[in-house]
Amino acid sequence: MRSAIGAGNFKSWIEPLSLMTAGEGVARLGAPSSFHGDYVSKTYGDQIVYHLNRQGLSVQRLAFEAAANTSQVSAPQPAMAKTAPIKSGDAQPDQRFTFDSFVVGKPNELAHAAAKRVAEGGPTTFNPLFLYGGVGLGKTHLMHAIAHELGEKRPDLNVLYISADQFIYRFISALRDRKMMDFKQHFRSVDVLMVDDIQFLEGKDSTQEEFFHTFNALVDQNKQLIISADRAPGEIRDLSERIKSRLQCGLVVDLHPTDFELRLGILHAKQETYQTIYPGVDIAPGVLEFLAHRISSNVRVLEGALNRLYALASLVGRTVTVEMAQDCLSDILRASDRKLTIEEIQRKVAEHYDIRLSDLLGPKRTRTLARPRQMAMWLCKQLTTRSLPEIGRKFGKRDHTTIMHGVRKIDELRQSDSQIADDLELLRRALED
Ligand SMILES: Nc1ncnc2c1ncn2[C@@H]1O[C@H](COP(=O)(O)OP(=O)(O)OP(=O)(O)O)[C@@H](O)[C@H]1O
Repeated sequence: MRSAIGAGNFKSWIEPLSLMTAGEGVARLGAPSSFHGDYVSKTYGDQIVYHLNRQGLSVQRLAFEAAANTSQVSAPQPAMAKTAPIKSGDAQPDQRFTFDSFVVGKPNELAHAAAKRVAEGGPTTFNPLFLYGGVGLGKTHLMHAIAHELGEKRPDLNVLYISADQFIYRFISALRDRKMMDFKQHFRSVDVLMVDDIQFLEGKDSTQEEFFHTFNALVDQNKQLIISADRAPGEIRDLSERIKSRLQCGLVVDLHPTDFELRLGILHAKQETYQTIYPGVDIAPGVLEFLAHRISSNVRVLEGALNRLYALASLVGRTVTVEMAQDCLSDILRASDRKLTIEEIQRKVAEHYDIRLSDLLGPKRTRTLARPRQMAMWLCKQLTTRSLPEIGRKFGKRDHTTIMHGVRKIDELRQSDSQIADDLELLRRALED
C-alpha cells in the first residue's frame, strides 16, 4: 500500500492505525481520531480491505474506533498542512523498477513493447496506453520503467506518475483548500501523465469528472497518458461511460497471467540480486523450478517466497533444498494449491439452493433460478481468475455482458439484502475451505 499511495500518505494516514480485531467479515481498526477514521475509510477503505484479504483475513468491511484519549496516541498526526503547495510530493520512480529488471516472456511481451515505445518519448502514436492485468503482474513496474527511461532520454519532458488514490486525495485537498486552479494547472502542465490503478476511481463521481477534464485537456495537447487498472476499461464498474470510451481510444494491452518459463526467468533474475544481498548463501538446483511450478498466482508472491528462502538460508547457514522450501513455504504453497474451478462453484451453489445443475446453467429465468445463477457468477468472478467471457462460456455460452450484469446485480444486492450477503459469505467459506 505504501508504494501505491506514497510514503507521505502512508505515514500520515495508515501508520497511525492499529488492527484491533478481525472476525465475521469486519476488521476493527483503532484510529487517532474519528476524523482520521472517517477520512481513511472513505479514501483508503477499499484498498485496506483488499490488502487484509490478501494477507489471509476474510474481511468485507472496516469499522474504525477513535482512541478515547488521542493524546496517548504516539503515532504522527495526519499531515493536513493547509498551506502545503499542491506541487509538492510527486512520487519518484522506484529505482528497482526499470526495463532492465523487467523479464519479458510471452504473457507480457506486448505490454512491454508498448511501454518501450512510449518510453522513447517520440510523437504520440497511441493515446492513452492502457495497461491492465491481475494483481502483481508488473503494471506498476512498467510504468516506473517508462518514467526512468523518459528521464534519461527526454529530460526536457515533465513526467508525472501518480496512483489513482493520490489523485483522489489531491483532488479532495484542493477542493478543501480552495486550490482547484493550482490542481488543474499542475496536472495539465505535464507532458506525460501516468495514473496507476484507475479502478480506485470507481464510484468517486466528482473525482472522475475532474479526471475526465484533465484527460481531455492533455490528449488535446497531444500529451501522452498511460493508465493502468486491474481489469479492462469496460469491466470497471461505476466508471462513467464517457471515461470508459476515452480509455479505449488508444492502445489497450493485457498483461496475461505468467507462465512457467516467465516465472522461472523472473526467479533467475531475482536470484542474481539476492546473491548480492546474501553473499555466500546457496539455493540447491531444482528449487527455483519447484517454486515456478507451484506458485503461479502472482509475481509478488513469488518474490516473497524467494526472499523468505534466502533469509532462511542465511539464518541456518545451509544450502536451501526443495524439502526445506516445502517446509518453510507451506502456507504460500497451500494458498497457491487452492485453485477453485468454475464447475466446483456451480455445483456448490446448486447444492446450496437445492436446484439441478442443468437448471442453474440453463435458460429459465424464474427468480428461484436466476438469483442463484447470478450469485454463482459473482462467486466465479471473485474466487477465480477467469475472465468474464470465460465465465460466460461455462454458464451455458452466455455473453460476457450478461455475466457483468449478474455480477453487478449481486454487488448491489449484497448491500441491501442481508440474506444474500450471508449466503454469499457461507458459500465463499465452504468453497475456500
Ligand atoms: N516481468 C517481470 N519481471 C520482473 N519483475 C516483475 C515482473 N512482473 C512483476 N514483477 C515484480 O512483481 C512485483 C509486483 O509487480 P507490480 O507492483 O508492478 O504489479 P502490479 O501489476 O502493479 O500489481 P497491483 O495490481 O497489485 O498494483 C514487483 O516487485 C515487480 O518488480
